[in-house]
Amino acid sequence: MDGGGAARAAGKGPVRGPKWALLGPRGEPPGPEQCTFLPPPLSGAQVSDAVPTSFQCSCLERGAHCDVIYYSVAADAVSATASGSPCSGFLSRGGERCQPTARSVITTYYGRANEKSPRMQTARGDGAQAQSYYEVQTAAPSRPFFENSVLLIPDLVSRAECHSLIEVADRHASVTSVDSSSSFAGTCLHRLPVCELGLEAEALSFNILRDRVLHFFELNLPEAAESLFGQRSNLGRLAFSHSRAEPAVNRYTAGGEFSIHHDAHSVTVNVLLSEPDAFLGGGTAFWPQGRGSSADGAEVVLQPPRGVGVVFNGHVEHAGRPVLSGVRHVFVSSFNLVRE
Ligand SMILES: O=C(O)CCC(=O)C(=O)O
Ligand SMILES: [Fe+2]
Repeated sequence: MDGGGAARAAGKGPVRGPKWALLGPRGEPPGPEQCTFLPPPLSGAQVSDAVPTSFQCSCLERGAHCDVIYYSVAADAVSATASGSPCSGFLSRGGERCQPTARSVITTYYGRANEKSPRMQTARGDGAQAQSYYEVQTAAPSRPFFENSVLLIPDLVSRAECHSLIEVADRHASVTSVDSSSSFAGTCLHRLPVCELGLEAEALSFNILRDRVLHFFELNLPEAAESLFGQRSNLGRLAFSHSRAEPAVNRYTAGGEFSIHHDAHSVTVNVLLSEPDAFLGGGTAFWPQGRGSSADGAEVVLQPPRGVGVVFNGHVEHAGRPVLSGVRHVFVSSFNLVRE
């Protein structure tokens, strides 16, 4: 199945969050009653250009409409979803085939309806050990990792690990105050450096970065590793250099956001730690590279599920979108690697 499509019907009233809908076998859009479809596991699926649109949606409150993104996926991905059988294309860290626990891996949509849509696709490195991951091309032209490219690594951090970081961050947040002198801080964003969260959190953070993220580069993006760090293997022998107060857990309460910036390091890794029902709002907005800050407002907002590693280069402008309610926890780290 290829080719995306979209249908438009009038929508009035408040716009609800984006939904995904599968196109039918001939590319036809589903009826409004189907707009509550969750995305299927996307492994092996080529997601076509999706055109965000909105239509009156009977499943939501009267007077509201939701943004629907229609997309088509490879037929085998649909049948894998329907039968509940494990989908192909993902390997566990132990090397076995598995279904990504991050069910949808990504919800992506444009903040504005008529922008050219992003391309999202599964990617796979060349090596025998390569892991599957996703790439969101935020604009054209794009080059994996280096230009208009955000990589998504499913299951980078386990549920139990997310919970342990949240727990220690919450405990720490309750006895420390927000540093309102720092440039990013409002009272609704508490940035908790991992080095203040205890040895266990520090060890976990180091493990995520060295044994998972650097390993990911070695397996999947050896050329990027070489160009960034001067070598394509043994990256774990180099030392991390972070900006002050990173790695950290960002803890956003209602109204909390992180304004547009770039991280100015070789690599950034962000991981949502919170459960899906822990907050409303949030997400990370990305702007195309090299076009001047927010000039055209053509942002892509990613709302990946808990545990997915969101990886991008240090020139990419991005922002943490406001949390509307609840608490959103994100593990954040940007780093260079240096020889000791
Ligand atoms: O909260 C987010 O989604 C982004 C956070 C961020 O960009 C940062 O901490 O540098
Ligand atoms: Fe950032």
